[in-house]
Amino acid sequence: MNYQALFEQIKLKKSFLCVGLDTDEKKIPEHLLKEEDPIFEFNKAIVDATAHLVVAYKPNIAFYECKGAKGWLSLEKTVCYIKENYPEVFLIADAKRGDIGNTSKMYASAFLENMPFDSITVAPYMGEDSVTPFLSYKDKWVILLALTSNKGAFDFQFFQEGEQKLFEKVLEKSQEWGSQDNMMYVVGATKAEMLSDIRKIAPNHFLLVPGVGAQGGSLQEVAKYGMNDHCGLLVNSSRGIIYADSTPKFAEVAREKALELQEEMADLMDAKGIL
Ligand SMILES: O=c1ccn([C@@H]2O[C@H](COP(=O)(O)O)[C@@H](O)[C@H]2O)c(=O)[nH]1
Repeated sequence: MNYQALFEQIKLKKSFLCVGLDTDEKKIPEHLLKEEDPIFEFNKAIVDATAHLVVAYKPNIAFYECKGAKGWLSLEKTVCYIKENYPEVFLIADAKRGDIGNTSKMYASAFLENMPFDSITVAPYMGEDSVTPFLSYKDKWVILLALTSNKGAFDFQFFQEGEQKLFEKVLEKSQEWGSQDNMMYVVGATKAEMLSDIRKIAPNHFLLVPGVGAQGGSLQEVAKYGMNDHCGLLVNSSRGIIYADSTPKFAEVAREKALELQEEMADLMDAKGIL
């Protein structure tokens, strides 16, 4: 999916919501555990209930690979189901990969060729040759970790040399490798006030913003400091939506939670003159 197609979806659905499929067997409703693949059945129900309200889904790969071969199968079934039934939805592999070049090439092939993901999150720490193998696929995206939502972000990402913080260096340097047409950045909603500085370095790039919902980030603040004329945001909520209810009505309640965020997003885009 290219930049314009993503923007069209955002306008059409009046939404820049990404639902995180961080599916944990210990947290899903009990009645699903009798199914052959409870994780897939849970994801399918969440997706069917929310697809009209979202522009992206983001399975976090850790929740699948911890189950071994069975987990990878649940992941593959989930993403193939989404691509077949909701081909307009942008798919993010939250895998946080990155290694020496020939190894990154294998990671890229796994997620962008052998599975129908549109994008993958990549850690920038190993530099250019660890990132560029992910950039060689047409209409696929690297989503580079820039300023993360967790407390540990303060350990390294704010390290300063001269005027520039490390996460600012990541934003600036990586623009030599990719463009706004194939690279996005992860910026945590918990650090929304940093978004206006980030927009000075990356005014047009899409930002994937996790941390709304369970981590307490504010959608209003994210939009205030981070929204650009093309919206430029994919805001993720995982636990706040998918685990909002643990009864057989879980998918319905997830839909209601997603709708609340989508309606807020429509108002924010309207106020910005995007719709
Ligand atoms: O900085 C980051 C980068 C990634 N994440 C991931 O996003 C989701 C957030 O889940 P919630 O349940 O909405 O808190 C999860 O997969 C994280 O691994 C992040 O939170 N922050």
